[in-house]
Amino acid sequence: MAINSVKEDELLESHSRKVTLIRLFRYLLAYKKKIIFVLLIMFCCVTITLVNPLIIERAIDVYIKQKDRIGLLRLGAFAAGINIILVILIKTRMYIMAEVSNKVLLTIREELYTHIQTLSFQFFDSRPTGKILARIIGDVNSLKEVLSNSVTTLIPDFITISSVVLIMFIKNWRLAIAALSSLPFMIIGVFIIQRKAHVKWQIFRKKGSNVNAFVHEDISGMYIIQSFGAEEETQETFEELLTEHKNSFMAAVKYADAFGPIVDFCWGIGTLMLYYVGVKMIGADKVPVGTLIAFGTYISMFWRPVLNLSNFYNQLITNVAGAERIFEIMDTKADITDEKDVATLPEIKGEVEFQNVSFEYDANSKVLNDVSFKVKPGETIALVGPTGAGKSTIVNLISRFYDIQKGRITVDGYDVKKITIESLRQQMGIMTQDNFLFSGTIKENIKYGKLDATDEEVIQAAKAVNAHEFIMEMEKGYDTVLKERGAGLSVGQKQLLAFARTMVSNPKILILDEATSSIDTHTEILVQEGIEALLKNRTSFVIAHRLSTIQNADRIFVIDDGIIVEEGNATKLMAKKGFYYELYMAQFANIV
Ligand SMILES: Nc1ncnc2c1ncn2[C@@H]1O[C@H](COP(=O)(O)OP(=O)(O)OP(=O)(O)O)[C@@H](O)[C@H]1O
Repeated sequence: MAINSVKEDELLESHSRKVTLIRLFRYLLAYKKKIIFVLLIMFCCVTITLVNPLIIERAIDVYIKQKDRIGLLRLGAFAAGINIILVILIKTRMYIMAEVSNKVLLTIREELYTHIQTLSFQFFDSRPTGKILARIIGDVNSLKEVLSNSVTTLIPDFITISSVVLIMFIKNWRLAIAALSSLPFMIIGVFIIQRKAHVKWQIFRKKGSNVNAFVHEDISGMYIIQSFGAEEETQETFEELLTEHKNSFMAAVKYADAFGPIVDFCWGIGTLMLYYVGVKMIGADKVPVGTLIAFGTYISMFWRPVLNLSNFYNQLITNVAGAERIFEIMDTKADITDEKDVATLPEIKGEVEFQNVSFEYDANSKVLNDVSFKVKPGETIALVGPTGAGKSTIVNLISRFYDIQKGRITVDGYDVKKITIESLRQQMGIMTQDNFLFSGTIKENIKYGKLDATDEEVIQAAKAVNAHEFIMEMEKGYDTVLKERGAGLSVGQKQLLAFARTMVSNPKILILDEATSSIDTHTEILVQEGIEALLKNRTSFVIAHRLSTIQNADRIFVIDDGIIVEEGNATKLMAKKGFYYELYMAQFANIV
């Protein structure tokens, strides 16, 4: 399922359409009472519609024939009355079904969202965010009509069709056969088309997903696009994807549009046959004019629901592809989950141990190879090494964002696989280079580290990491509303806020991927002091880029190609004149 490009179509396992539909319609069971009520309404509607032709027949063959004006007026009043009721019933039905289908969509969306939150990094590594959004929003929306029409079209139209056929055969079986003679052609036509259409709609959804992913990536990376003047290239890619999307739609709709004409054609042939046989039989087999006219109405009453059903079927084929995509995510197993009956990690001191840990993201490409180390509570470890060496991988494993293939990782002696993920991560503070800030106030963003933190705790945390000063300079202080991702704040300010957020959570183990971006000297000093405050009194792993952090660390792990090649404090490693020395000379010698 690795689909890491916006242009690449997602791979979908083929599912049984029947299973997908049953699963989808099962959501309606939660609204049984409302649906039964709607079906009762539909039953009344069908009855009224079926009675209408009988009224016409009676009007012509009895009242008009006998010139009974009063009788005709009474019949007219009765017809008007039941048809007003029909309108009211239809409105009520539409309202209830809109409510039910929207509630089902809400449930599906909630389930999908909750499930996505449980999925591991591996899932998010494998697909662009835009494609996930396309499923939560677009694909779920596409089910609305299907859900609603399944109740309002499927069942009532079947009832109408069966009743009409029954009435027609009771009234005159020869006329009935004539009227329905074109039905087999329609069944064959629809069967052939639907097979092709389904595949085309699947492709259409995938192409839509590509457009969505591209737009999402494009907008997120607008800064880079504009700074490299790459607008034209991205515009071209966008147009390319749009064209593919449009073409896939045209290919699908070509089949879908054939449904209507096939039904219309068969309807026409049926009507022709009815009147041909009917007119031939008038006189010979004594078919009254009223009956023939009533049959004319019945034939529309037969073919209209058939048209509705074929439209619904078309809609089903169009949108079942959306349902397949939703269920595929729901069926993706959360691979990093709590094992059965695991314990809650008690309050820890912060000892971390790796015992012969080997790890690979993808089969056969080992990233960590037999790594072992033990870190005492309160120690600060700086991880250094060339790019791609495995530094981030080591820290991601401590928080159990991935599971290792070999060895054991323990925290205070507890195997991280044998404790709940929540109790482990609650005692850890993780700060990546992307100091992600949410839209909301500064206070809310800091409280994200500890949801029940008091205002006093928030201020204390901000003060400890040097963030208080710049926050107070802002117009509304801690109540200043931040834009999405903290737009409007400087890089250094974002870092300080992220520090405050971690500080307030007071983790026993801190993981810090130090940012490399250059900031002005004043902020740099604030940030350095902030880091020092953060590191105090907790076990810390820092993917270190600042010389000061490296030199102040209790120990430095030099990582290369998935193994710890050197370990010790800065003085010891410099004296050793090995890997660290080389790295230091290459990176920092000209700074000091
Ligand atoms: N999600 C992933 N899926 C597959 N391979 C990955 C993934 N993340 C990292 N890798 C690979 O694992 C290796 C180690 O990556 P890692 O990010 O741990 O290195 P690093 O030392 O932190 O590098 P840097 O200093 O550049 O951040 C690299 O070869 C990288 O390509």
